[in-house]
Amino acid sequence: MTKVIIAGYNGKMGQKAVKMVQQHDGFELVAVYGLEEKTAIELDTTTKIFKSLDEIDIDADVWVDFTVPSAVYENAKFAINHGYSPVIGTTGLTDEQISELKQLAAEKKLGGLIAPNFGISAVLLMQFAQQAAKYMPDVEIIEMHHDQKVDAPSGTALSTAKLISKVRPSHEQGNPNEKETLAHVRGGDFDGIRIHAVRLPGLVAHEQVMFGSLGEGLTIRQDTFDRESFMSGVAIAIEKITDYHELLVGLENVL
Ligand SMILES: NC(=O)C1=CN([C@@H]2O[C@H](COP(=O)(O)OP(=O)(O)OC[C@H]3O[C@@H](n4cnc5c(N)ncnc54)[C@H](OP(=O)(O)O)[C@@H]3O)[C@@H](O)[C@H]2O)C=CC1
Ligand SMILES: O=C(O)C1=N[C@H](C(=O)O)C[C@H](O)C1
Repeated sequence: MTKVIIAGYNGKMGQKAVKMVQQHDGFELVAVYGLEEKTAIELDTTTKIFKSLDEIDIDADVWVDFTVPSAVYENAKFAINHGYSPVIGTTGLTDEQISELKQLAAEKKLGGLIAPNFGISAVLLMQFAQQAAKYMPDVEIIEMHHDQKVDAPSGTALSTAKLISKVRPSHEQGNPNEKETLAHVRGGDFDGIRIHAVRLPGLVAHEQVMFGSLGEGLTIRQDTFDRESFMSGVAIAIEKITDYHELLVGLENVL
């Protein structure tokens, strides 16, 4: 039985993760962590509720994190230092923070996973986009999310841009003399790749990667219609992560 702690259990993803862990025969939800006492979800009497990191001292194997970008680094460090394998869905970790966490996990010989996206459609989109960029290096990314999202660009869009940037031949894209007559209208710039973030009620999580070439175009798109779709990826990560002894980045590493 894998003993699981869920951080951010009251949130949109946290609530889904609680349900999934409760229903999974191989998992036991030993504790949840969140800032608010009140909860919309039903917890077993055996599940402990923690409201601050300092209180947490419980035997567990895996720490699942769906909190906020401002909390995730401290949470992940706490988890590794306490021997809980982190399975991190929360966005916002910087490259430096990820390097530090990798080093810490390696010192402790602890498995862990940071997954910008637990949905298979997004994992495939990132792989397909990376492949396409080798042949069609002119590319822009449009990510579209619900209007309660606190970070922009999305972790998935940033990961997509990083993957593309690793393989595409270095070149100038667009008109070097371009001038924005409305500030930021061309979106954010990651290594020459423009990222546009749309926030609207009714959306869940969606990404479109557009490639353009002489006389032709290619659009790769994924749509998350329901957060339930992330849960099979989270379950696989919890099942497998304790077999590893390093911190991995990307769900594809455990599929
Ligand atoms: N990797 C993936 O596949 C996915 C990743 N995400 C990411 O997961 C994160 C959470 O998303 P979502 O569930 O939509 O967000 P929500 O805002 O719905 O939930 C965030 C939760 O984090 C809790 N929280 C806030 N601050 C802290 C803190 N300091 N310590 C512990 N808990 C805290 C909040 O608790 P309280 O209610 O008590 O205030 C809230 O319940 C985001 O970064 C999002 O981008 C989202 C979907 C998929
Ligand atoms: O906040 C969200 O909702 C999501 N966050 C992740 C991200 O920033 O990429 C994953 C997915 O896009 C949903």
